[in-house]
Amino acid sequence: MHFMSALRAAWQQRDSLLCVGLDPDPARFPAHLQGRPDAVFEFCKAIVDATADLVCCFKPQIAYFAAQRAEDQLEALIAHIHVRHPGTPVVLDAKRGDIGSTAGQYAVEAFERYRADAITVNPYMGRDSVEPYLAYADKGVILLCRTSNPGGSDLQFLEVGRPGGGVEKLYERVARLVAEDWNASGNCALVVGATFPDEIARVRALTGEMPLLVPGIGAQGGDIAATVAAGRSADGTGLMINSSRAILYAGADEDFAAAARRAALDTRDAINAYR
Ligand SMILES: O=c1ccn([C@@H]2O[C@H](COP(=O)(O)O)[C@@H](O)[C@H]2O)c(=O)[nH]1
Repeated sequence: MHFMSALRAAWQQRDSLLCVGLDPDPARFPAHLQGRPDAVFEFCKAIVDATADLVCCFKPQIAYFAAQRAEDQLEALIAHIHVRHPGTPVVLDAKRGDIGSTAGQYAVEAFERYRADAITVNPYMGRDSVEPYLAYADKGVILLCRTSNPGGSDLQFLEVGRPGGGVEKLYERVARLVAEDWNASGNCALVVGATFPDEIARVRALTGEMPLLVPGIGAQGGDIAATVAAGRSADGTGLMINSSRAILYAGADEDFAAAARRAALDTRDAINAYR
């Protein structure tokens, strides 16, 4: 199924804009999983099974798996999501960016090896560096636009000349470029941090109904009410609002998955209160 169709169906059927981020850090695993060779898979599987009915998508962050030499466990986890929770889109957070020939390999890795439904991509090497991902027309290509970290302003807030006159911020140029040019197959989305609600509103204004992946609530302190008000689309959807650590590590004991479910439920409901 096309990523965008699956996402729209998940928004409606699960009544949720929540994306649970899968950032497995063994140092924070409960004691009974410590030292197990399959701990990364078992931890994430328990979180996925406890929260799948509450989310519009899952977002595994590839660095957490690669750092543990657990890429095989990432493959198994995504396969598990597809089999046990069909219709739940998986966004591989990899923030790839390279010349076209290498980008083609990254696209194969994301969509054919891991079988992700969407990938995050860094747009700053330009169109040809993104085309290998765009060529998978049924997959989502989610471009960094206004990231949630404070240092995002170093470059993304620079003023650049606007074709035809005037100036705009670099993140605005990215938003317009993606909405007006790169999204010919309708498979693009943008990353905009919950820590910057004014910029979420600006990106929403520039991109119409384009889905936005919004990290930064929970551990990074972004405001849910402001995020939803700024970013929802006309029908009250349009957002994948990510929370990782605040949900994954809501509990530290053997019942960690139940604690994660309670945290996910509270977060989903807090989001829905402002839709
Ligand atoms: O601008 C961005 C882009 C990506 N991220 C990723 O989202 C999660 C956030 O984790 P929390 O624990 O909810 O803070 C993490 O995987 C980041 O790599 C982001 O935070 N900001």
